[in-house]
Amino acid sequence: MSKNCAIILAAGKGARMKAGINKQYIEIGNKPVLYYTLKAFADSELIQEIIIVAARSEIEYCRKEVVEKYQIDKVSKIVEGGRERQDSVANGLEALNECDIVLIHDGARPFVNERIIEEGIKYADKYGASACGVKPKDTIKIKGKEGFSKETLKRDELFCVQTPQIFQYELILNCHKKLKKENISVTDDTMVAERYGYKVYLYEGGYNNIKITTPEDLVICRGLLDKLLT
Ligand SMILES: Nc1ccn([C@@H]2O[C@H](COP(=O)(O)OP(=O)(O)OP(=O)(O)O)[C@@H](O)[C@H]2O)c(=O)n1
Ligand SMILES: C[C@](O)(CO)[C@H](O)COP(=O)(O)O
Repeated sequence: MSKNCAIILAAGKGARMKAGINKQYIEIGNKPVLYYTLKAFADSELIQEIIIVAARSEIEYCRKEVVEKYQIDKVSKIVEGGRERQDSVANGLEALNECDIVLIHDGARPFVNERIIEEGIKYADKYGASACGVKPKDTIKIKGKEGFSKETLKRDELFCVQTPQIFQYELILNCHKKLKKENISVTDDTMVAERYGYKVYLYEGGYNNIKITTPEDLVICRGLLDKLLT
């Protein structure tokens, strides 16, 4: 059986959230957002180890107020994050010792579920790399600099990519090592794999698997919590 590890990213600044505290520690249903994210992976029999990536100043808080308080036993380490998301992912990957499949997930996506985890592992095992997501619900346009619509994209070819993004460990570790030597910014790990020639299999995530990014997302999450987890 393969060893599957999850890297949970929680080292961002949450600038768009404007909450005054890291959005992963905001409470929904009396527990921090990060608790729900970790619990989804900890409860999965397919996951053997979890690494959290946190801001240096929040490592102890994360350990005491989340990992120890809620006894998330599969967490082996809390490692320090980097300036950008890609730096935090690289730190998480380097902290893993033995791993076959790695699931990279935003701490700010608390409603990931077992089906998404299971399918992601299955497809990464088969194709090397996979990522979940959903079809856009809106018409997507390219907006020109002058403010007018330039082009309407074909919606049936578009996909809103979420996390987890799942990879054979050596594949994504080597890609991140190469990325470090280049001065390139990416917003997710599918871009890292694609840059070095790998295809990423895209599969169905969920509209509930939202990322808490701006204040209204928190309102949606509180509503979803009642529906999903009670
Ligand atoms: N240097 C960084 C930046 C982001 N993240 C994590 O990556 C996930 C997705 O990032 P995003 O939602 O953009 O979070 P922030 O970067 O914190 O948000 P913002 O851009 O509004 O500051 C989050 O769980 C965030 O904590 C991280 O671990 N390290
Ligand atoms: C990784 C991600 O969640 C996939 O949708 C997203 O790209 C993160 O983007 P952000 O710019 O850090 O919000």
